[in-house]
Amino acid sequence: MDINGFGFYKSKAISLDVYFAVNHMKERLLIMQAKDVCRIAIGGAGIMGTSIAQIFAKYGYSVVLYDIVTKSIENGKKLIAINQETAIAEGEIKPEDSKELLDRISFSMDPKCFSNADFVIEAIVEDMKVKHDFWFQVSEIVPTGAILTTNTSGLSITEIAKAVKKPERFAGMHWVNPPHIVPLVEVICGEKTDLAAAETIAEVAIKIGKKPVMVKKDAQGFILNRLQFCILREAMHIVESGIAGIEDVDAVMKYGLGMRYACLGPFEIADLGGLDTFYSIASYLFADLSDMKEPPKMFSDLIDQQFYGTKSGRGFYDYSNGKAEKVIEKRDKDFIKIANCLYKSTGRK
Ligand SMILES: NC(=O)c1ccc[n+]([C@@H]2O[C@H](COP(=O)([O-])OP(=O)(O)OC[C@H]3O[C@@H](n4cnc5c(N)ncnc54)[C@H](O)[C@@H]3O)[C@@H](O)[C@H]2O)c1
Repeated sequence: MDINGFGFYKSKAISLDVYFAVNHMKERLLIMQAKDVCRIAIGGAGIMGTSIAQIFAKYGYSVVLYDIVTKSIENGKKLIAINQETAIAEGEIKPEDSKELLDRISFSMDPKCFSNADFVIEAIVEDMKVKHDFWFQVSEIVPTGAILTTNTSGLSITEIAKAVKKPERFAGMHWVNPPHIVPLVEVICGEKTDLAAAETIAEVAIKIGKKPVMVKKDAQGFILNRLQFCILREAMHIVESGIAGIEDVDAVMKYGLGMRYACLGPFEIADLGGLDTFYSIASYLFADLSDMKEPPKMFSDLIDQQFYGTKSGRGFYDYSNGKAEKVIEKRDKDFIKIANCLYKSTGRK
């Protein structure tokens, strides 16, 4: 075992009283530390992969984006160009720095691009079989101590890890769309994840200006998607029950709850609102809320017609004829304003 290797934990000096500990370490995989992470390899040049690539490149990391579909690589380049134009227009980055950022990102369709990666992020389709095939191949190619992460939205980390060689270096690293702007990253350990790997992931996230949270249990959906899908389920229930239309539901989130949630969590909001009042409301309202176990018809109808949202030109709303690009641009501009206002200028924790 090469304990002097680049980026690995250094072995402790051997003495009799640490004999067993050292022996144990010989068995233990040496896991890369955050300070030694330089080369990032991302699987999947889609919505998330391209955005994650930009935040790493912004902080000086070299990034390779790997995909198996030529069109995805072309679309990925287009998405990055849109994001960078917006960032320049908003004064977030100087044109010359944006150019340098772009120079740090390369694209590849050759899995060998993972062979010198320090840190891998898998952001391919949300399908266990596809993820297993990916990890089976890639975890054989990467250097032994590399950190391996999946951006799954909520599949079991332990289950994905079954295809990973040396799963102690593998964990969930769940980003929020668009990752180059939104600060949260959830770090999720699977049953076999070494805590040292989770710590490296959290430290790397901090180094690129993110706010990592540790998810204590590998529960489906982690924290963010359990909350998000609770809201989406109720939003669709409200529309299907005729209580309100989709524009009004979106308006309630944007102009009411969304503004609160940019500053406060649900527990903080309840404390500020008064727990006696919130308890009374919970007592009559919980029973009336949706507890449906399957995606509702209004959702499956869209899927049947291959209406997947901005990426296909139609979702709950219409995004044809260049509307998708405008929506993405507006979202990025709005998010940059919020991020600057709440996190950058005030240094808010
Ligand atoms: N979109 C979101 O809001 C969001 C947020 C958080 C997490 N995620 C998760 O991130 C992952 C990616 O989501 P996305 O929205 O970027 O999807 P996407 O459809 O935009 O991109 C997926 C990309 O993966 C590529 N791909 C498929 N199989 C591959 C393989 N074997 N090797 C390499 N590339 C492959 C596809 O060609 C495509 O470019 C999913 O697990 C998703 O659940 C998505």
